[in-house]
Parts: sequence; structure tokens; C-alpha cells
Amino acid sequence: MKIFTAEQIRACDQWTVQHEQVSSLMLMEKAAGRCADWFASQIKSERFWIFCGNGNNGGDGFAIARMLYRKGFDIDVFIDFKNPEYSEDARINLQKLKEISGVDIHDFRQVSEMKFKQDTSIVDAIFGSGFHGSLSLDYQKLIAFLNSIQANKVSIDIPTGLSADGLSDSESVFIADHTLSLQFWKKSFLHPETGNFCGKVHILDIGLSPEFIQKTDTSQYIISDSTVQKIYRPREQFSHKGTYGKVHLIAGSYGKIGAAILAARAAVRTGAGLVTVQAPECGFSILQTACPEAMMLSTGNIFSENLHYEEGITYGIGPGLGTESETQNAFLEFLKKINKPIVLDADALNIIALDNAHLELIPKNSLLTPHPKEFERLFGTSANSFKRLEIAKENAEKFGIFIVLKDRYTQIITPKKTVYYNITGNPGMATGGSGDVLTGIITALLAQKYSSEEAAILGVWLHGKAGDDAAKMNSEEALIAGDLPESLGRVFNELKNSHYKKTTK
Ligand SMILES: NC(=O)C1=CN([C@@H]2O[C@H](COP(=O)(O)OP(=O)(O)OC[C@H]3O[C@@H](n4cnc5c(N)ncnc54)[C@H](OP(=O)(O)O)[C@@H]3O)[C@@H](O)[C@H]2O)[C@@H](O)CC1
Ligand SMILES: Nc1ncnc2c1ncn2[C@@H]1O[C@H](COP(=O)(O)OP(=O)(O)O)[C@@H](O)[C@H]1O
Ligand SMILES: [K+]
Repeated sequence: MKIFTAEQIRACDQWTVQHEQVSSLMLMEKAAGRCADWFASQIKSERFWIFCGNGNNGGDGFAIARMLYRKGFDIDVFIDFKNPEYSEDARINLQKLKEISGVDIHDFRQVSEMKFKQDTSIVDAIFGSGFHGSLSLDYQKLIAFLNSIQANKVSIDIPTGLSADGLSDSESVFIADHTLSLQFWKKSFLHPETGNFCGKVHILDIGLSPEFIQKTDTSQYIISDSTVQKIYRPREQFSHKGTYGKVHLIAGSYGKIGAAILAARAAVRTGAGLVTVQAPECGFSILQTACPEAMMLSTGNIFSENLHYEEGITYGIGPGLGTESETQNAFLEFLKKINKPIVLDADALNIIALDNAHLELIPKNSLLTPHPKEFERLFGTSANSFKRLEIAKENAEKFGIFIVLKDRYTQIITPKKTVYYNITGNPGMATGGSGDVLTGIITALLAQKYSSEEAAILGVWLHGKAGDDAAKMNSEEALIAGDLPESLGRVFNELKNSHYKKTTK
């Protein structure tokens, strides 16, 4: 699914009006209708306080107010009495609302004097994609007041004060529990500094031109279920374990053998034909007990100092590996021998980060899976996650690598500087070892002849879906990394069913 900038969304809006025989007023009616239906079906409140600005976001708010009133809800609308200028469509919808005697319209400055009933939901239709600059003092006070009261809060299109494309200059931003985003994800929803204001994001299809969407280029995408269904290949009937590749995980050291176990369990559950763990002997008995499906190769006594290289193997290196000098030397020598894509995580990245020249040793099309701190060690600090993404793009291109930047919405950055955001997963996965599982998953996919790009996209999606399945079983709080490989089976079943549903009657 494409992510467009605010400017592209505006162009899409205009294209739809020009080419699809709908007026902008009809589009607003459709958008408001989708929002009103969502409120009526998802929200328990009897009454709504709807705050409307002077542009088309406010216009949506006026139309939503009218529709919710007709559905039987108790509605109060708040506007800026000091500013009588409205966009044309907002003006028409405000006029329609004024014709309804049952809806009270107040100046938003009066809100703090009004009695707030507990079951009221607050709707923010103040500013959307047209917001720029910063808020006036009166609006800042309003947002501070709304943020301070306990209520269910919903933003239309974008929380007021946020910009669609990155950080905004606004001092205050409306904090939503839900954001009803029209047609598209916005980039700012996907980054921590801005996404935190959006609550749960719901994308409402308002029927903007599919032709425009298809023909308009972007370099940023959401990984949608349909993307993943296109990548996924079911297993062949006449196959054997050789068909599904040989994985070697170079992982674990004294005190961190669990990392190797988690990666190995993930690799076997992702369907790799044969999995071997290269680890120090101190971990053998626990590894062979915890994951009997995997074979073992000794790399040392309590840490790795002697790594085994063979042709035809797909390597995943780093979880719990340690950074002792012997391990560093062994790993860097090992890197020089490899000329096909590998997966590098955790301590493998920390060793590479010790010297910039090490980056040159990474085989082209390899996948690096840093969390933000590891990324910083590799490529330097950045002021915010938007700048970090730009640094990631430059380095992915420069070194010909895929960077899987792990976060709430993990970003995959390709050597061509395309960005894929993953929206599966949940905060239950913020627990030690979940990254090790991802290494096992991606390495197993690479071994099964998925391309690096496919392995990254399918891998992060599967990982997040496994997290969602595990959270459903165990709650987000009780989710542990070891649950993730156990959930993969249900996720694959679902994926396979949807694949067959697409290809059979
Ligand atoms: N996607 C779609 O196809 C569809 C989109 N739709 C909806 O349209 C929305 C976009 O509408 P929009 O372009 O009118 O912008 P909007 O967010 O209302 O803001 C502009 C107004 O706010 C003002 N203003 C701005 N910054 C300000 C500030 N700091 N402080 C004070 N004022 C400020 C600005 O004033 P100006 O700068 O012009 O003086 C102007 O009056 C979009 O988010 C969605 O809800 C649907 O209706 C139908 C289909
Ligand atoms: N709040 C969150 N929502 C979704 N996914 C998350 C969240 N927090 C962490 N994750 C995922 O969990 C994994 C954590 O990886 P990492 O930090 O390397 O853990 P570890 O080093 O303990 O294995 C990443 O894939 C990340 O995307
Ligand atoms: K809004």
C-alpha cells in the first residue's frame, strides 16, 4: 500500500474530482459518512463534542455532526467565533448544520465552562492535512484542555497539530485514542515522535481514484497483507529437506545461549530444511534439549573463536554472539570468505560498528537488523527517527545492503532507497529475545530462496503476526520471545489459506 505525502493526497483528491464525476462536496460527504458509520458501530458514547476548524477538516466535522445527529446522538459543535472565513465545502456543511435546531454550536473558548458528561466522546476535526506552522494561543489552550480531560478521543484524518509528512512545528498536538485516516496511512503515523499522538489508526476507504493511486510514484510503502500474499510460496508436494535450504546460525556465548535457541526455534518453525547452530560447547546440552531439530557445530568453549564456513549455506550471525577479541577476529575473517547475502544482527553489528571499514566487508544484498541503538553505533546518532531514516537510506544505497530498522513500525530500507513499513506486531514484543527470533525467521526465508527484499518483507510481517497471535493467547504483558516461534504455525496456516482462496474457487 502506497504512502503519499500531503501534497500527493491533495493531488489525488483533485484528480478524483476532475476525472470521476464526483464533486469535492460529495467526497466530503463520503468521507464524513464513513466516519459517522465508524462512530455508530465502534463507539459506545451517546453524545459527542465535535471541534471543527475552518478548512475541509472542519467541513468533515460539520458533516459528521449532522450525520451523527440524524443517527440519534446528542451533538455539540465547537467552532472559532472569531474567524468567520471557511473553505467553500466547510461553509456549506456549517450552513446545513445550522439548519438543524437540535445541534448547539458554541465558540470553542467556552468549552472549559461547559458541563462535561462522562460518556461524551470528543472529536477533533480542527486541522488535518492542511495544517502548517504553529497553533494560536487560544488553540493551544483548547488542545491542552482537551488533552487533560478523560474521554474517548478521536481525530479525523490527522490529530490536530501533526503534519502528515514528518515533524511539525506545533507546540501542542491533540492526543487521540483513535485516528480515522482518510484513504491512506501518513508517514507521521509510523514514527515514534509523531505516531504516539494517533492512538489506534483506522484507514477508511473514501473511494479516491484507483487510477491516480496506481500511476503516482512513491518510494514508501506499508506492507499490506496482499503484498505478503504475493511473496509467499506454499511448499511443493514433491520436495525434500534439501529443497528448503541449509541455515547456519552463528549465535550464543556463555550466559547468552538463549539467544541462539530462540533464533534456531524460529528458523525451524519458518520452514528451513536443515538448521545448524554454530555455538560454543558450553551451550550444547541446553541447545540440543531446547531445540533437538537443530544440529550443533562447536565454535569454542565459552565463546566463539573458530567459525565454520561451507558453500551453499545461508548464514544468520549475531544473537548473543559476544564481542570478545577472539570472536571479533573470527567473525571478521569469516565475513571475508562470504560472497552471498547473509543476515547480521546484534553482536555481529556491534563488531562491525567498531570500525567503519568493516562495513565494506558485508556481502551485497545482505540484511542488517539493528534496533535503534545498534543502528546508532553503526551509522551515528540522528536528531530524530525521520533523520535516522534518511541516514539509513544513504547507507543502504552506499553499501548495497538491506537495513531492517526495528521499531514499533519496523522499516525496511532497500539499496534503492525504497522504504517498507511493517504494521503488524504489538508492544508485547518489546521483550528480550524477540529480535533473535526475527533473525531466525529472515535467515530461514533467505535459505528458502526468497530474495533479500522478499525475506525482509515477509520476515518482519510474519514476526509481527506471530506477536499478534501470541498476544491474543497470552496478553501483551505475558508475551515472551519464546511464544513467537510457537505462533508461527497459525500464522502460516492463515497465510496459506488466503493464498489458496485467491487462486481457487
Ligand atoms: N483526502 C481527501 O481527499 C479528502 C480530505 N478531506 C479533508 O480535508 C482535509 C484537508 O483540508 P484542508 O486542505 O482544507 O486543510 P485543513 O486541515 O482543514 O486546514 C486548513 C485550514 O486550517 C487553517 N490552518 C492551517 N494551519 C493553521 C494554524 N497553524 N493555525 C490556524 N489555522 C490554520 C488554514 O488556514 P489558512 O492557512 O489557509 O489561512 C485553513 O483554513 C483533510 O485532512 C480531510 O479531513 C475530506 O473532506 C474529503 C476528501
Ligand atoms: N512496541 C512494539 N511494537 C511492535 N513491535 C515491537 C515493539 N517493541 C519491539 N518490537 C519488536 O521486537 C523486536 C525487538 O528486537 P530487539 O530489540 O533486537 O530485541 P532483542 O535484542 O531482545 O532480541 C523487533 O523486531 C521490534 O520490531
Ligand atoms: K483533525
